[in-house]
Amino acid sequence: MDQSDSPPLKASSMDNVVRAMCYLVLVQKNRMSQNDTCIYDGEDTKFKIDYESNTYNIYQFLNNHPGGVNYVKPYESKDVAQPMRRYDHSKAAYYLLKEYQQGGRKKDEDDLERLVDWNKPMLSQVGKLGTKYSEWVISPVDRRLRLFDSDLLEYLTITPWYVVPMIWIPIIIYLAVIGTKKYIHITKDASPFIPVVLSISEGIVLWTLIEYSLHRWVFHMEPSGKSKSMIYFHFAIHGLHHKVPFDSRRLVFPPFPAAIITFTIYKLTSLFFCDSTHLLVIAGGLLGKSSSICIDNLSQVPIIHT
Ligand code: HEM
Repeated sequence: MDQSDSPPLKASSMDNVVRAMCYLVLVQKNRMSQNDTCIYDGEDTKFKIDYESNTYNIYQFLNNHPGGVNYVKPYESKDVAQPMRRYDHSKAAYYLLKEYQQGGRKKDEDDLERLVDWNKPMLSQVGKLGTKYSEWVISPVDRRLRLFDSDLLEYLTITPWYVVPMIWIPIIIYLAVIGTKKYIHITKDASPFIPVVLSISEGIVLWTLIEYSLHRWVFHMEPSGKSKSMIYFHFAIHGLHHKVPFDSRRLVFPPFPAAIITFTIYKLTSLFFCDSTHLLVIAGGLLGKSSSICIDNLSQVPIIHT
């Protein structure tokens, strides 16, 4: 049988988790690799495709397509069942497709969105998903997410990426200056340039390891569904990125919880680093974190929204 005629491959649940994890990375990678000619610039706000005798308007998704807009462009007004199968799209991709169904998403039995009310704040609802949470959270939708009922709390969780350098760069400079003075004061070193640079680099390496560990063991854990607090925690710190990957207001960690994490790391690392270099290591860690966020966002191309 021709590969293109074969039914969608059934991935194991582990496959789906791994693919969902790669999803955000693919979206970023695709945006970074696109050049101007790749951007969908159709004047119409419709880009219709067919899939299994239903019609979908995927206009608002085109420039977010993790494979790049050029793969999808030739299929305007055509059936995409075969090309989607050919590229072995995940369960998440087919789930996302439902978002764009003409006449609105079908609330059938398989639709996990019927378990929550998108007109209400989401954080208070995720706990009740129980064992369904893990599947729901890696099934993406193309919507804006409201977390809290309170406008103030909601406002505090919305973070455009440029807030990160605005807040953290002055703090990094302050820590680097104070840290250098402290280093000179303690060591009486008259030429501190190399030790200062090495300590800041140490901080960058340390942050890379912490970030990897957080993603590997905390952000991508699978809550069993038995503990509501674990579900709330997972959704608030990372799950929401998988649920609403295109909500650009929620791609970076808000400064307030980031400050709490930074303070905890500061206290913990004070046990391992000597007094003379500790502040410089922290400055390096914050530099690593802030620059990775800025590089990620500055290298994105504009996204067309309807
Ligand atoms: C119309 C024909 C399409 C073609 C030829 C196509 C092609 C591709 C390719 C080549 C990739 C892999 C990107 C990589 O590994 O870097 C990809 C990924 C992806 N595509 Fe498509 N695509 C099509 C339509 C769609 C549609 C309609 C949707 C959903 C609305 C979709 C959602 C995704 C998603 C979510 C991924 C990430 C990987 C995954 O979860 O499967 N694609 N696509």
